[in-house]
Amino acid sequence: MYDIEVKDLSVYYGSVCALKNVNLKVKNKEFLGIIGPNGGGKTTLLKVLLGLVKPTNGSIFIKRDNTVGYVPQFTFFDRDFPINVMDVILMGKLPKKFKLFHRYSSQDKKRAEEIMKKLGIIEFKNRQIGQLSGGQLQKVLIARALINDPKILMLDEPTASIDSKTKIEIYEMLKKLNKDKTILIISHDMQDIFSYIDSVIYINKTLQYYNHRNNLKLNKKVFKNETAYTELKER
Ligand SMILES: Nc1ncnc2c1ncn2[C@@H]1O[C@H](COP(=O)(O)OP(=O)(O)OP(=O)(O)O)[C@@H](O)[C@H]1O
Repeated sequence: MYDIEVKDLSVYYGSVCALKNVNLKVKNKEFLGIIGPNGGGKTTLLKVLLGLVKPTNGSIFIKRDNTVGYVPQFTFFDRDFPINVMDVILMGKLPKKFKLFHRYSSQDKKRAEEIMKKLGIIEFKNRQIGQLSGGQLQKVLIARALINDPKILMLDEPTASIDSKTKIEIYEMLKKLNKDKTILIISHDMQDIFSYIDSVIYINKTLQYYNHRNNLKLNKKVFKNETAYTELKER
């Protein structure tokens, strides 16, 4: 049974084609790496799955009752915003219909604290987000995505501009979460992430490659002239 099924998906932003005829099935508890060149349509794919971008053609299916957590690229996150770690995490609990002065329940706060402990960021609970390192902020954004205990977790380059030790910490953490969650991760760090993922797709408008990581060598033709293949074949 698949958690996600994408059928003949195309997305155009006006005349710009971001995705063309993409077909993809993601199994329950699969850890899927998404790679491809800049502008290849990776973020667009996640945004379509999240319902943030409307497909021009095709359809998507997400298994009923499968809640989704999303960790955006943190370059889109305003670090100067005067808000502390606890409040950023609790934002994941905001109701869909925004209400001013929403009050979080003590249960929500307890859950936020549990996640902070699990991710090793409890000591930053009251710190303003602008005073965190890149890796710490990334963990906070992951905690925010986890507060609703989603069955599917989607992350957009969670380890961009993070040192290699913290990267490994984040991948180890995701691997643990993968025991009961399906994970889709966009990454340019194939070298680091390779031992954690189950499968990989390569997107450059069309889905050019999809395979289990152990079968990469069987499909090298797909990567002709692509730098990603050079990275992958060295595994
Ligand atoms: N809101 C938008 N309006 C117009 N064009 C867009 C919009 N969002 C994305 N695009 C275009 O769609 C294409 C795919 O963009 P997308 O962000 O999905 O790529 P990506 O693979 O995630 O890139 P990167 O690795 O650089 O983050 C690009 O050509 C981009 O310029």
